[in-house]
Amino acid sequence: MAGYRDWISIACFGTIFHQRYRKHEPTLTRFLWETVLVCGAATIPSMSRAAGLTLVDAFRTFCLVTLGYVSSLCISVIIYRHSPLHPLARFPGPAVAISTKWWMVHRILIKGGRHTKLQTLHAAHGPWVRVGPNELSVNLPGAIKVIYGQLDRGPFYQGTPANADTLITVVDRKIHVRRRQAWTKAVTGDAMRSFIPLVEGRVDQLMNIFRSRASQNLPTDIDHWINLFFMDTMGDMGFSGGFETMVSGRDTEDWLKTLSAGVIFVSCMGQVPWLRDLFRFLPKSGPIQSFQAFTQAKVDEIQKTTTRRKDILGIIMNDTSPSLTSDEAAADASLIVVAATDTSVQTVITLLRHVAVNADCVRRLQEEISTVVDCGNTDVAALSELPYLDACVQEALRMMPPGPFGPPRTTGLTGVHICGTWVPPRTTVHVPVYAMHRDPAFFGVHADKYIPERWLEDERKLNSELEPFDTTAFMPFSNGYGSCVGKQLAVQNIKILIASILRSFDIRPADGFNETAFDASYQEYGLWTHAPLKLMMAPRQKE
Ligand code: HEM
Repeated sequence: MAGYRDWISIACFGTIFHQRYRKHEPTLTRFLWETVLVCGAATIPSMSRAAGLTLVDAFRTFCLVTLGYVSSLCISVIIYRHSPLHPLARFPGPAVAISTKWWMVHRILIKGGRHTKLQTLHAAHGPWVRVGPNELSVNLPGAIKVIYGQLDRGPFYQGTPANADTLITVVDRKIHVRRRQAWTKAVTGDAMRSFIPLVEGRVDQLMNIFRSRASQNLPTDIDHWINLFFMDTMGDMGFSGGFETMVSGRDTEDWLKTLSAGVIFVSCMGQVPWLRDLFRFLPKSGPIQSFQAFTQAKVDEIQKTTTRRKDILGIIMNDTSPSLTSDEAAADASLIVVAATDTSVQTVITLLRHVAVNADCVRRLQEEISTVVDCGNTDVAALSELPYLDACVQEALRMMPPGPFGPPRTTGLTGVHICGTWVPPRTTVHVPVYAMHRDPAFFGVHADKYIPERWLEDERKLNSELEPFDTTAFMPFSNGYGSCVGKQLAVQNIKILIASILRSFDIRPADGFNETAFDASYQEYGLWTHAPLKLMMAPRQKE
């Protein structure tokens, strides 16, 4: 067994290696190798002093030494993180968050309440909160331009154990620019307009399903059907078809569930990206494999065809220069579904949840929408200009931003001044989107209430309680070079869908709906989960 001198040297090793790792963070594999070597070497002296040691004794000693080494390393790390020597020492934050990134993982995975926790922390400590050993949450609208305009993506984006980067995880800014150009062409302008008939076709299909539920006087499970609707619609836009979940009435392959689980996994892994190597080699679940096979088949299909495909994947693959590798194209194919589906679903659910409980709001929307319908056809260009509909969508995005946790950026090797505060190098910074959207300092005393009128200048002026109204504090689509490239497409799809629902139905919550309980059911895992929303939908006389 190791004597006290051995333990002291082991503790010293832990402290010395901490100083080394501070400067040169190792990969997981390298850390494990170095630990085995250090602890193996530290075991030898105590072994050599004891006669007649068995292999089991030697192994036990090695394990004890390793435990001592790792413990001393961790203690040294934690003491340093709390010491005045740490560059972020002057920023307040919860002690556990300052000690370890596992606080954030715990908040996401176990508690699901990261959004409200950040809100409480900012209310208690002000705009700057230390939410990780090297991480700051900055609740200042003035910080958005610097953080999202100047800084590179943080280590979070390296946590995804994938074969290739998607547009959303590329860290190199030059590569990002060239890949984003093709994406922009694929989801805006002419491409976006060409998708309108596809969305309208899927909307008709959904309205028929809703009519059939309504004729049986049954509540409609809105979450379920809106999820399937967006899955099928993105399949059409993304890959010229691929999903028919509305026909079968369910997500037959469990892809939606799997992709949601994937987002939760990535949200957690992004907090501890050094673990990535460990997960890369783990066997993948059936739905992940079948989804990967699907995206790969779509990539192969496009590679083989000689005509230029006009769907999102086709444009991305044909217009990115130099060409994407097969793995990159397959990764972007997944992104089409991941980025567009749940975000749009959540916006529609938030809007319907709030509008359905307010008959005046339903009526006002119906009246406004009727002005752009001619002989049963909706003028989509005119629809996108409707002020009240737009206000309802913006307010839904403010209340429940589908990406409630601001994308993390890094101050890199230089550090940066943000709103007059010096933020040292290698610090991760983000803006707490949910907390900022709900902050009375930016959206008035009723920041927690769904009030579309706040977006209409004339009506806002009549009600002083709707001031302040600071749109610079509104960032549901993020900001800067990595902001949502599909923003316009998303809003177009959402408006077409909402207009069709309200043209066709009067809506109200199903019996037993409890607004407070529903709102309290929201949990944040990088995306939202919540209790199901069920609506009674009565067909309108004049559609
Ligand atoms: C209401 C719906 C949507 C919301 C709220 C939303 C929100 C966001 C946010 C916050 C980001 C930044 C994420 C980050 O930096 O980590 C983002 C990026 C992105 N979104 Fe969306 N999104 C929506 C719909 C869509 C749609 C319909 C598409 C189109 C397929 C799309 C495609 C993308 C892509 C490709 C990126 C990466 C952009 C880049 O890295 O340059 N999104 N989105």
